[in-house]
Amino acid sequence: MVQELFNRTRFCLNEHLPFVLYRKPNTHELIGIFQDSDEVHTVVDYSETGFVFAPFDADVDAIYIKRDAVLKSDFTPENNTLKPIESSVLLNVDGKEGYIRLVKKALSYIEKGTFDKVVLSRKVHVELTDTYHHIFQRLLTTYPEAFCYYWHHPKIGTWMGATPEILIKTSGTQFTTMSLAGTQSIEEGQAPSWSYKELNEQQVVTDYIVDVLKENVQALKVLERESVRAGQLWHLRTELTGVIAPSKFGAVLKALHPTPAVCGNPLQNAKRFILYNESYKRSFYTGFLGELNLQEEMPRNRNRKNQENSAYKSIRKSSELYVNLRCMQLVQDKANIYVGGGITKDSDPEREWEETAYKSKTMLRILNNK
Ligand SMILES: C=C(O[C@@H]1C=C(C(=O)O)C=C[C@H]1O)C(=O)O
Repeated sequence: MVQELFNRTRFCLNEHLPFVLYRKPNTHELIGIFQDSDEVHTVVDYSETGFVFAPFDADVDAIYIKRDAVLKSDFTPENNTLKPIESSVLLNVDGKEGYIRLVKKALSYIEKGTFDKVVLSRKVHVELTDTYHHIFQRLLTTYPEAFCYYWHHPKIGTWMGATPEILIKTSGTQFTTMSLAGTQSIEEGQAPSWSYKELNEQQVVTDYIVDVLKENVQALKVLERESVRAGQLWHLRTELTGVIAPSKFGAVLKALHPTPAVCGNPLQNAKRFILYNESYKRSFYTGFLGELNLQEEMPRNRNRKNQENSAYKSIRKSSELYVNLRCMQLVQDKANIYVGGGITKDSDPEREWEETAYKSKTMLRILNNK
């Protein structure tokens, strides 16, 4: 069955048709969505149904792939051991000077008071030595706890990623979102120890989310902050739950994207700095992606015996959207890996560079296997 999914994607690549393959965190089901034409469908108001792919810049259209055909298959990860990455590859010094200069410039803006946090990023270029299918299979096997995807649109491009960050997950009006920030490399057997810089940086994101959601949600709950693993990294995470006010889903999404986790604070000043000073377009990196407005069948009354009878069932909409992190854009036999991190007044440029190097490992590990 998995083979059927992969064969279909090969067919789509040959025939220039859009598709996406994905697997949700901690599940064993690979899902494929296939569109019958190469049309580019743009999102108007987030009432659309399909697999959405939205860029970082919210002023640029988000697109979605229509669910003309949906195939599902069990996917059981094989045991695979990846070769360790040589540090010369990891800390590939290309671009180091430019990134450090950029961090220093951001620090001078923080000092002037333009913003107190900005998330900066860079691209790592890699020559591919393997097929897209093998790379994606390794991605699925290596990151069972991530949302893993392989997305293609003949008129837009090809992307792959293994993201740890939920933008929003809804079932009917119930929703969950998260504030994820702060990064440390995992030392096996050791708990992370967070500095003031990291705790504060993540708190800024949580406070921001609470503030922007208040108008459009009810019963907002902020859960306990925790340390979570994402590949070989630790992050700080706070989950938030609540109920979306009637017909406010689009407004909630607009409020959540982008958050200071991937842009900065205050948002507009940070965004302006990013757009003018990063030397390339982020395109879909730090945008979001996932299932938009799928229909879920719910039993209307759990005490009713005759659950088969459709009179006792109701239809609910559900969405599951992720922030596009730990991802790469594939262009023929090359990959552009995108990595970034939050800069605040306590940032040390050299350590910020190292943080992006650690983040690049998530994709480099699965590319560097020959
Ligand atoms: C920007 C990225 O990650 C974001 C920034 C983080 C940080 O600054 O510590 C941590 C998780 C993400 O919210 C990335 O992975 O490229």
